[in-house]
This record gives sequence, C-alpha cells and structure tokens, in this order.
Amino acid sequence: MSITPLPLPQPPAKAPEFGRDALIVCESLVRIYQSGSVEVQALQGLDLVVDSGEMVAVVGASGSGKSTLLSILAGVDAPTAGRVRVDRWNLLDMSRADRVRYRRHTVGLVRQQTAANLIPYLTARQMVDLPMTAARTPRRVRRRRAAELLDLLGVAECAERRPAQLSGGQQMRVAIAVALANEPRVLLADEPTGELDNATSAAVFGLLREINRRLGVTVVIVTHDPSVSGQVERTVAIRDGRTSSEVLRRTATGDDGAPQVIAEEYAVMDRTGRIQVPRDYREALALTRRVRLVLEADHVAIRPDGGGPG
Ligand SMILES: Nc1ncnc2c1ncn2[C@@H]1O[C@H](COP(=O)(O)OP(=O)(O)OP(=O)(O)O)[C@@H](O)[C@H]1O
Repeated sequence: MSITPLPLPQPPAKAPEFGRDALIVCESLVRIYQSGSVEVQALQGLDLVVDSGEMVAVVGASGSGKSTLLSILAGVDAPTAGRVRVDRWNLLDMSRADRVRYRRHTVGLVRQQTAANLIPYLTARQMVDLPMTAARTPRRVRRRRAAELLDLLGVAECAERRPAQLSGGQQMRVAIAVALANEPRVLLADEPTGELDNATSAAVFGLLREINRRLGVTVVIVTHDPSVSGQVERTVAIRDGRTSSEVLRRTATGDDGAPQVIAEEYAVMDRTGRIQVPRDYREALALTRRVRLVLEADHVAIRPDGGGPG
C-alpha cells in the first residue's frame, strides 16, 4: 500500500534564532545541584522567552524549579548547561565584574522572605539609597529618585522608618522600591505575596502591574499560587524543571458588547518538537506509551495506539 504524503508547507530558508527579539531567553536550561553523592536536577531543559515590557507569572508546585530559575535570571546562581540571555548579557559566560554590573543595573530582585530584602538598622530611604550609592549615582539624583520611588510605591510616609516599624505589605513595597532603585530593565519577584493576606497581596499585585505599565519594566513573578494567572496576561507553568504550558489572557468583546476576559491554555513545544500532553487528556483517552500522530491540513492529531505489537 502506498501512502500519498500531504504537501508540507515549506519552512523559511533559515529559521530565525530562538527568541531573537526577546528580552529574556532561556533555552534547554539545566541546573544540577550536587548534594553529597546525590544529584538533584532542579531544571531539566527549560525553555522560556519573555518580551520587553511583558508581565509574566511563572507558576509550579513546590520543588518544580521556580526559585532556581529566578536565581539564574538574577545572576545569583549559574546554570549547569543550556543558554540564557537577558538583554545583551549571556549569563552562562560572564566575568565577575560583568556579573556585578548586570546585578546592579539590569535586574532588580525581590526575594521570597520579605525580611530578607531589608536591612534592620536602615530606614526605608537609606535602603533605597544604597544600590544607587553602589552605582555611584550623584547624591542629588539619589535623593530625588528615592523620594519618587517611595511615593510611587505608596510608602512616602514611611521614608524615615526602619523595617521593624513597617507592616508586611509596607516592607514588600519598600523592597520593590529598593529593587527598582537603579532603573533595571527587569524586575524579578519570588513569591512576592507569599506572606501577605489576600487584600494586601491584591494591592501588591496592582502595584506590580502599575510599575510594569508606567515604568515599562519587564516583570517576572514566581509563585506556587495558580490564582495569580488571573492577575497577569501570561502565565507559564513549570513542571519537573521544564516549561509545560502557558495560559494567555486577553480581553475581547462578547456578544452583548461587554468586555470579556478570555483565558486560553497552550502546551509549550521545545525546539526539538517535544510537548507535554496534560495528564487529564492522557487519562481521558487512555493515551499511554505510544500514540499515533496524524498530520492534517491545519493541525496535528494525537490518537491512541490502535494495538499491534508492543
Ligand atoms: N542548593 C541546593 N542544593 C541541592 N538541591 C537544591 C538546592 N536548591 C534547590 N534544590 C532542589 O532543586 C529542586 C528545585 O528547587 P526550587 O527551590 O527551585 O523549587 P521551587 O519550585 O522554587 O520550590 P518552592 O516553591 O518550594 O520554593 C528541588 O528538588 C530542591 O530540593
């Protein structure tokens, strides 16, 4: 029996470089931790592309590799293999001096425990001033910018207070102001609302959205809280150290003319064509080890194995 192959669309002569125009590109990122004789693969070939100006949430269960990813993007940790570029920096191959420059100017990091971001004996204004002093910003500019940032974050009245005199929400706002002090292109936040009550977390999210919109800073938030996807336009899910799916939200006009938020889930395909089929889909059709892929004119179908030698 002969099978007539479907005519395949012609690929472009030269495929464009993966994530060429993006601000953040992670490709096949691997991070292996060695603890004693045990190897832990925290990231197992993760792909992620974030465009300039985006606000993205990275969600995943505890241990899925979220904090590891953020530490690598922050220049605090180095990957074992793969490719990672932020702005013009190749994070896999960076001198010590460049790493300092990168951490000082390109990224701002807000850590998971609110207290870890703050210095107990400094006031809010002094803490925002510190990264600018390290960057040798003139005193006059530092003063003005610290006042502007504390005002933007809604904690202008806390400028002369130390961390112990601030509420959890105020501490987080000051920590964000500190992270923004040197005008980074990227703000990275690890569980920024993990220790806050619902109302305070909603307020902090609103602020992050405003910073993203008003300052044009690209924001990447890592959290185990799936409800966060309701707060951002794009949510990337990671599972077992790999990107598994993305949810995109957009506003469209419904039949009644009212605006409606539409959330669509996509599977993420890596460069070699691998995708992860969600467990509920696999279970619904009893998809197991072997499936049939069928190329149709405008889609690829995955069908259960019809039998035969196993
Ligand atoms: N320094 C380290 N040494 C050894 N193993 C580590 C180290 N840091 C992380 N791991 C392991 O790597 C895996 C991923 O950890 P990571 O902290 O990135 O996950 P996470 O998704 O941020 O989890 P959580 O939500 O609990 O913070 C886990 O199995 C963790 O135990």
